[in-house]
Amino acid sequence: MSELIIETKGLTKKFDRFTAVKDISLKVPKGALYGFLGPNGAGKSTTIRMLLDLMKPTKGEVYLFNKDIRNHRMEILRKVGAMVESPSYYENLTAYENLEITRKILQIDKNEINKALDIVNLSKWKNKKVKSFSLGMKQRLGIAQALMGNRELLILDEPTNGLDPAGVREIRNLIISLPQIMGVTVLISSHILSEIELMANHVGIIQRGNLLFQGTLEELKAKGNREITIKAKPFIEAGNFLKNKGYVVENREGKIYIPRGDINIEELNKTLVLEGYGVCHLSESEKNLEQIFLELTGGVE
Ligand SMILES: Nc1ncnc2c1ncn2[C@@H]1O[C@H](COP(=O)(O)OP(=O)(O)OP(=O)(O)O)[C@@H](O)[C@H]1O
Repeated sequence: MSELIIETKGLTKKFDRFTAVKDISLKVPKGALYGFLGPNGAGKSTTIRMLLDLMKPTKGEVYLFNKDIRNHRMEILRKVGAMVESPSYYENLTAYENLEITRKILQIDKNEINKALDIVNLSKWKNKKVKSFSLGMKQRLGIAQALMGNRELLILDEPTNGLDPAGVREIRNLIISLPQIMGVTVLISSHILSEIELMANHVGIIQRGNLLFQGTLEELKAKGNREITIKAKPFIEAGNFLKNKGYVVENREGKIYIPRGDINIEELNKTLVLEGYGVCHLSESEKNLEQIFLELTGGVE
């Protein structure tokens, strides 16, 4: 396996009796664009806070760059840029001036400001006051701020929250470009499946504090193995008949579903027809990502 930039072991956070994050073992490989996906309240922000040492775990360990954050806090966090919640700015200062403050805190070279503004496509507006910026521009400025100082890992908590579709697309394209142009590893959280699908190459799905899936986007999609869909009359009897013949049958919404496996479809059709069932539809289909997600999470609360 390739080098892991983020690794947690049994990460757990309890708030009194309520467990917000349960025994999570994240694995984020170097260079990945890791989508941390889960509905509101699933535990994403709590996990991210623990990754950044903003919150102490109740149990478990956080390793960034193969080092335990408890023992190497400063050394690690110097390499991590983060945007957690909407960033706040000095609205009466320009974009450049806001980043100048960050630069002074980080004690880094002046040219880092223009470099970051360039990456997020804000150079043209660098001398405009932030109060005139759209929410999307502010988010981009937040990403510029997070990038300053040659970061190797970027953690972005719901960076597209509240943006209009054009803003979402801008931020998405920007984030997709980051591993390529800067060589950073990116962890981005979202509650929107389609967004993660369009951006990420690795996915972790969290619900009620449990990590339900972790792997590449391809591995997640492979869970949607092909199945055979049949509409036959009478529906219930046809399903039972196939079950008795040894097929694995699932009846949903008036249709019979059978895992594709290596079933001979012609044979299956003949079996039904010869028994007198009216087959009005028979097809092969693949579950889409939304169906896989809903199956994994059992439907979002
Ligand atoms: N400081 C806290 N004290 C008590 N409960 C908390 C605290 N912080 C978070 N929680 C609870 O932990 C659960 C997970 O919250 P968290 O903010 O991590 O979820 P999330 O996946 O980031 O969702 P969202 O996108 O809505 O922020 C929620 O039920 C939340 O109410």
